[in-house]
Amino acid sequence: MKSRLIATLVQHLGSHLGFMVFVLLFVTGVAASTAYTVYRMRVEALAQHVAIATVQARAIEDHLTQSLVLLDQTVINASQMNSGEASWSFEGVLRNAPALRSISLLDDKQRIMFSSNPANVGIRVGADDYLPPGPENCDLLRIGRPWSGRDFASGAPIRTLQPADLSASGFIPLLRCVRRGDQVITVAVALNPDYFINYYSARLAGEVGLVDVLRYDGIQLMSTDEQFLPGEQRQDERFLTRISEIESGSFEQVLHGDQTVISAFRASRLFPLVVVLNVWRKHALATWAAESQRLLLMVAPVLLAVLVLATWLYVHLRRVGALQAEARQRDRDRLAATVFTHSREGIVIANADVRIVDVNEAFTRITGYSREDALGKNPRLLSSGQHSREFYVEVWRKLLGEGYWFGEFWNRRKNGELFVSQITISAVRGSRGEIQNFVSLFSDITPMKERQLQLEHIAHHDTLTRLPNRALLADRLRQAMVHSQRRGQLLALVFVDLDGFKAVNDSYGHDVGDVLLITLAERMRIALREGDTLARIGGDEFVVILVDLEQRQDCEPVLERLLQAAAAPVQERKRVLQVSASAGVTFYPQAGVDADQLIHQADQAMYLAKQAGKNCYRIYDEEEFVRA
Ligand SMILES: Nc1nc2c(ncn2[C@@H]2O[C@H](COP(=O)(O)OP(=O)(O)OP(=O)(O)O)[C@@H](O)[C@H]2O)c(=O)[nH]1
Repeated sequence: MKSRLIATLVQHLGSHLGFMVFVLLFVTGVAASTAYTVYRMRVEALAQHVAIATVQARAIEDHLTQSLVLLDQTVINASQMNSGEASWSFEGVLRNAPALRSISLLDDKQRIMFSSNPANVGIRVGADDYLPPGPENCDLLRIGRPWSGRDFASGAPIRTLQPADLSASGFIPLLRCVRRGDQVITVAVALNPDYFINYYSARLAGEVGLVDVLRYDGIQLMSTDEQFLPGEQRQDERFLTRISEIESGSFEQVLHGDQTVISAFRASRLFPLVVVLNVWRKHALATWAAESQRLLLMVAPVLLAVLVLATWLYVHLRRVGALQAEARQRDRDRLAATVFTHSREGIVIANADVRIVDVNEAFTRITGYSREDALGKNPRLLSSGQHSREFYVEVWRKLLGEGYWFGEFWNRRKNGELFVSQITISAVRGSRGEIQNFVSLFSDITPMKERQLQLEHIAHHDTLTRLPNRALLADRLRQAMVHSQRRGQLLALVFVDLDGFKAVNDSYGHDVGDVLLITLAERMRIALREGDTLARIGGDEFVVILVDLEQRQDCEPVLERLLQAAAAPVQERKRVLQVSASAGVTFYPQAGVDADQLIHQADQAMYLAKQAGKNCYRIYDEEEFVRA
């Protein structure tokens, strides 16, 4: 059950590598989408805090503007009092304006004439470095640079180049020109920054962020930052350009050397002031960091588990696959061994040096050589000596050129008997193309070959006399004609027809006639020389080919023997049979004469012999024939 499940898994997962690629893609995909989610959460967290900072900046700016509008009104009201009531009235004003430390009237030389703080009288306040710049903006509330000290009497303007750490005390001077009748008087107030800083600190805890208030020109007025330097000129050109161009916006900056903050700013609608609200990015991302950590703690172990499981499965499946492949290979080897052992065909395996390295049982059965007889020997062991050198050269040429040879070999068994084998020899090459083995498969086709020879014999021989028939005669005659032309020798073609054979048949029957035919055929065959051919071409007609004649007369002894053989009596049981033969002879070469014409000529000559009284022969002579 388990192995079937694994087999199915292997089948369905395709290649193991493909499976691992799939798992890696899956893990990468999940990791990528998790990373993207974390990234999106971060972007959203930052965007959310930008929105919060923007809302807070707006609220604080609103508070600041409202406070200053109220202050402006207070200053106008206070300035309408005559100088006699001013001192006590200023005190009353201060009681209702907690953001003010003092309120003073200036003379035309910017020197304090009257003040809620008598110590201020005589102090020169100056009208430079105020925003908006005077004197055309004299009747607006103008914001000065921060001063050190609690009030004009104990303080001094802070120079930009040397901002002072005055977290302990400091104030912001404000000027306002007010018309009283035809007189213009200038009111100066000392604004207490702590009033605002406390308010801002209550709205925005220090670990969340900081609030800065700047003039339009970038001079820092107040801040909830403990490292704040009042009067410092902000150097960030881009920031200064932005706040001078747009009312609100956001950006990122680095504070305290390495702390990134998300800053939202909002410019006052009525006063040359900008509120900058900075949220520590660390704080903005704290929730995101925690959630991301939780998400990663959930996803990472799952991915790790998937990877470990997949790797284990991969290794396991590979091992199972390797075992299965080994088992399949073993099965194949077993099958090959079975085929090798039980094949009905003889198998010879030779190495590259053409030495036998293995043979099967069929080899021993067919050849009679045992495995031990054959090992280490050249397959020439079976050579019969029946084939020419050219034959072997051709075998090797084809084997090395085309990789195989197929054909028939005459071989010799261990007991010396010849046998015909039908054989396929293959050259087995290694990966680099070098020959490693020669494998021969052969079967003993001797019985088949014999049957084939029998059939061929039947097809070419007369069944009664066993002499060559007309077909084989034609073949032999063609060969003899070629041979005679090549050697420049004569051949004689003799047409023999028995005389009076019909009478034998008629008197004693066909069977007796057959016996006579067989006997005379054998006698005539014996009368010939070796190399000559006697064929029966039908009934009592025979044709003889006499080869290798130097001259025409050389055939005469053979012809005589032939006629004598045909005319000799034959004892058949108690009967004596006797016929004779008439023969016609013609010679070759003759110009323009083929085999059929030769037979025709001999036939005609034989006809003349019959006419001449039988039991004789006649040489074909064209003129004589024409005369006859
Ligand atoms: N027994 C036997 N007779 C055959 C065979 N084939 C043909 N014959 C006979 O052989 C005879 C040949 O005829 P002819 O050559 O005219 O007879 P013939 O008596 O020799 O005549 P001439 O040649 O003129 O002397 C015919 O009677 C055929 O029937 C055969 O295979 N066996």
